Amino acid sequence: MLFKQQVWLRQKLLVLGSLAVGSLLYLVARVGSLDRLQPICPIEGRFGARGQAEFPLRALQFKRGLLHEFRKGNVSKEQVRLHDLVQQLPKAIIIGVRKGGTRALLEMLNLHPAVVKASQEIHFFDNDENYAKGIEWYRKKMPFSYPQQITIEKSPAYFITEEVPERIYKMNSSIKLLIIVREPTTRAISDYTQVLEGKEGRIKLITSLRSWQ
Ligand SMILES: Nc1ncnc2c1ncn2[C@@H]1O[C@H](COP(=O)(O)OS(=O)(=O)O)[C@@H](OP(=O)(O)O)[C@H]1O
Repeated sequence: MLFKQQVWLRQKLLVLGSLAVGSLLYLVARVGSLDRLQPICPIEGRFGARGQAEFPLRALQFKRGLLHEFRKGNVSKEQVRLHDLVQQLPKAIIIGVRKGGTRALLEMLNLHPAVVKASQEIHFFDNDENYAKGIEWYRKKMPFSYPQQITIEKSPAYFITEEVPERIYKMNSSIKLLIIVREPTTRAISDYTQVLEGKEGRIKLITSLRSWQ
């Protein structure tokens, strides 16, 4: 009887032991795979010792929340500045091509915690009127970011405007210019459709305004 109980106990211990070892192996494997999911270009290196404590995700979420409140008018510019947030000139610009998927590229780059996008096309370098407003005007159009982050903007018109290369070079001769291309026929059709849609929209607006007179 005693012998039977001992065997039963040993079997139970064996099952529990293998369960514990199995769970341990699973945890080790999972932590290993999480390690491999780290970004290819880890941002910690860019942020130095202080940044390491703040980054990546929690500080980023906090910053996005802060900026959201700032846009709603619930937080002052001074409070934003208190958190070391600044408006920086871009270190990379998506210059084109139009209808090549520039928006998609910008959004994808913006997923990286070290990148902050300007949400609108600024048209600073291709539009003489905007360019005449000066570099400070351009900087003020940029989103708030941490000094170690990279600001990025996109204006596909930069690719087809003659004055642009010289103007960008004057601002920063080592800036990264990004270009995305698309199968030419599909791109041209897409571009043509957009222009036509815009023109038709404008004609409809003018006709309806005239009918008011
Ligand atoms: N990943 C990927 N691959 C291929 N094509 C893509 C991709 N992402 C976006 N798109 C298509 O790109 C078109 C929009 O391009 P842009 O964002 O550059 O447009 S714009 O110039 O800023 O108006 C738009 O094309 P159309 O659908 O022909 O309008 C998008 O569908």
